Amino acid sequence: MTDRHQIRQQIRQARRRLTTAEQDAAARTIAQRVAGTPHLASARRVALYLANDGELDPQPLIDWYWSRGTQVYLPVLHPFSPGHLLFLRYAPDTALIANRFGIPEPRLDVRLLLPKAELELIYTPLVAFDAAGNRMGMGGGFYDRTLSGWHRGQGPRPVGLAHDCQQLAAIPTDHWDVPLPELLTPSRHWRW
Ligand SMILES: Nc1nc2c(c(=O)[nH]1)N(C=O)[C@@H](CNc1ccc(C(=O)N[C@@H](CCC(=O)O)C(=O)O)cc1)CN2
Ligand SMILES: Nc1ncnc2c1ncn2[C@@H]1O[C@H](COP(=O)(O)OP(=O)(O)OP(=O)(O)O)[C@@H](O)[C@H]1O
Repeated sequence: MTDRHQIRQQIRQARRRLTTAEQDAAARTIAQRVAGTPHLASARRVALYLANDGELDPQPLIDWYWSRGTQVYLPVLHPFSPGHLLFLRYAPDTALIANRFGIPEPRLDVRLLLPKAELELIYTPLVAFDAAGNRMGMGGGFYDRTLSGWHRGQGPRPVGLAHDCQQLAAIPTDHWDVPLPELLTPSRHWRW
């Protein structure tokens, strides 16, 4: 077993153990934190995700963005480019279908597709993070590929969302890993 595999299993289990009340409180706290952070609150087009496997639930944040007219997008697995994501518009009436991981996503419709360069922020799910901004995901490399150009000015800035229990002392990194410039947990706003 690799380090990464063990870390993923351990942290995924820790976040699945959070109670519904803890999850709800965390989700509401994050929405309030974004609302009080001007550069996050003012974004016009943002990508979020639908919570899976104990992830911090962005739904209250999505509702808040909707309420102020911000355009919200969700990741959709690319139908023929393995490991890549597309971003589709998400509105309260958007039809969702489960992808091959069982995560709901908008049904593919080119009219709802936004080139990622037109997003201002990508809120990224993650499994684990450390105090240097290193991020470990579910292992598909989807967000690493999506974010590979952002620090060269190509593409939107990522903002990690996580529970405090997902922090590790140090995450083993590879050359393709994209460190986060910013991450929100219920107790802290990290900026690197
Ligand atoms: N909520 C959410 N949506 C997301 C992601 C995410 O991390 N969270 N992704 C971020 O990349 C993409 C999906 N990536 C995923 C990668 C692996 C698994 C997963 O469950 N892997 C299983 C093995 C599954 C299998 O191969 O059948 C596992 O690790 O147990 C799930 C999602 C796009 N959407
Ligand atoms: N920019 C990239 N270009 C090509 N392959 C990549 C890129 N980024 C990651 N990969 C590949 O994706 C695989 C998974 O990477 P990794 O385990 O770091 O994913 P992750 O960060 O956990 O997942 P995710 O980014 O989806 O949350 C690796 O085998 C790696 O080779």
